[in-house]
Amino acid sequence: MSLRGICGSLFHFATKLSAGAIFRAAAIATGLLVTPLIFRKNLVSKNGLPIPSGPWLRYAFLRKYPERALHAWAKIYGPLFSIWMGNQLFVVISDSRIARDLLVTQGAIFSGRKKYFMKSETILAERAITGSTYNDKWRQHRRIAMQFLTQKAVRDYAEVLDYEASILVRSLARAAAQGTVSVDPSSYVGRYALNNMLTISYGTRTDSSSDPFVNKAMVLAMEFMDLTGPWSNAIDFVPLLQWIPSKMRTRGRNLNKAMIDVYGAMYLNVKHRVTRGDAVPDCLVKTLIDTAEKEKLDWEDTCMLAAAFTLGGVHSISGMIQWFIALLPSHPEIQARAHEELDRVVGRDQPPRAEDEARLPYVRAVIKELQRVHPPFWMGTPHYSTEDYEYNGMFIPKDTVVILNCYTLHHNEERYPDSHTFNPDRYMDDHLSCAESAKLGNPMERDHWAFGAGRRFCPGVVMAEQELWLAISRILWAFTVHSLPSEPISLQEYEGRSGRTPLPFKVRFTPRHDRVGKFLDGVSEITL
Ligand code: HEM
Repeated sequence: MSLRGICGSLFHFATKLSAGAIFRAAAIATGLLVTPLIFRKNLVSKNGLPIPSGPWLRYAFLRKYPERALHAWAKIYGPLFSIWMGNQLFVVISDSRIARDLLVTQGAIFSGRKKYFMKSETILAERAITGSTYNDKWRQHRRIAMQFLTQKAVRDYAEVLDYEASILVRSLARAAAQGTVSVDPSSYVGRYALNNMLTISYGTRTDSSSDPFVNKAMVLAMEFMDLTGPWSNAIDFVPLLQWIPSKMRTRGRNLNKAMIDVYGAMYLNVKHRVTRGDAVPDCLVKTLIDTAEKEKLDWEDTCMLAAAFTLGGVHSISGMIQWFIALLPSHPEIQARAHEELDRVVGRDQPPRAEDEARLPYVRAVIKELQRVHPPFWMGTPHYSTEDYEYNGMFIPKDTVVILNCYTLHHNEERYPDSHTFNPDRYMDDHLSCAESAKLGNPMERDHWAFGAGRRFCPGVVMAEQELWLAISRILWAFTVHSLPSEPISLQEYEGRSGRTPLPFKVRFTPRHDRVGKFLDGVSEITL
């Protein structure tokens, strides 16, 4: 029968039906069309195994503080559950043994990254290491970057890191004017983290917290953290929205352009200095200039690879130091114990240095507890499965986003008794670095999961630990930190969707002794 004939018959049939029957038919048709958009789909493997259970509804995004929803769901559906976000299946890991079994042991299957519309496709153009899928480009870029992040490389940068930590303490001391002025520490710790990354990436630094570049870089980093949460954007999970002009899409495109403009200009500036014959310190960009042709890196590759450390290592480090400062006023007993240890072990004439770490177990323990209670990422960076996999009677299909639920992992009462209390004592006998701890065979003995797991484990971990050590031990050596009675500091609320920083706050930094001033008098800003 022709199409015209079929339509004619349907019309004839419809005219014979009552209005009620037409309404019922329309309701059933709408239901059939809409149900798959609203309710979860239960997939099964070829062996008949179901996907992990989870909430019945599909979501387009999760509300603010999504870790709270994940924690509640983990209690209902267990340590491996699933959620549908639009047309994307997520599997959430809330148990350390499962994290090891899937992300580490089965790393060949669970080390991909989803091509998120906002983060990977629009902003990072599938680059900057973190935005690459598990492929040869990712291997190549990670290999090039690792030259600057190994234990030896970090040792080679020891003087730079030490210097920037002194500058951080100096700028906080100046702003605080002997504890008489209250200070918002964000721009100072932001510059500390930024200068470290600028030095290893571009061989340069900013010489003042009011340098407009500090603000520009922090704004770019914050915008990145705000647009790239694992489930903050409906546009990532509803493909139709990706074709419609929207504020979100424009923000993503603008950020990509701003990053290429800012980091591309810095790349070209280094290239210009090298060509002119200036003495440019060894840095990632210098290596890229030498090897771009041999490694067949295109313009976007070089810009994004050069920006990878600034993207990964500024907001995270600066956020964690801000959390540290924010919690000090409400933990005077921790300040007092750390001060006692520092006075006893390193004394007051000189601040603690990198090599003093092993002799200061309490300060080390404070930092590990900080990483457990206030990591910048409650959900790490999502992994992605590249093959079907069956695990403990459950099916994890290819192309599933896999989330490491650090909030629940870090509040496991069996591993961390009284887990909601900030208690450095739980790490007093932990003598391993975070990088060493991540290699432990028994995942229940691991310190925490703040740096991720498996083949995507944070490549900047050694650098990060060194930066945190120098900044935090030196702030403790130099100051007692108080809050203002009229401005309580929240340790629960935060800004950012993928990387968390505390809400803006102010504290008073009071120098602990007169040697602080004496030491800082010997530290001066240098311009590279
Ligand atoms: C406190 C500081 C930091 C924390 C908590 C942190 C945490 C993380 C986490 C959770 C991941 C994802 C791991 C995974 O997928 O399993 C990651 C990836 C990454 N981090 Fe860090 N990070 C920090 C500092 C740094 C620094 C200083 C750098 C650079 C020098 C850096 C560079 C990177 C890069 C390039 C990736 C992407 C790795 C990949 O996809 O293969 N991070 N980081």
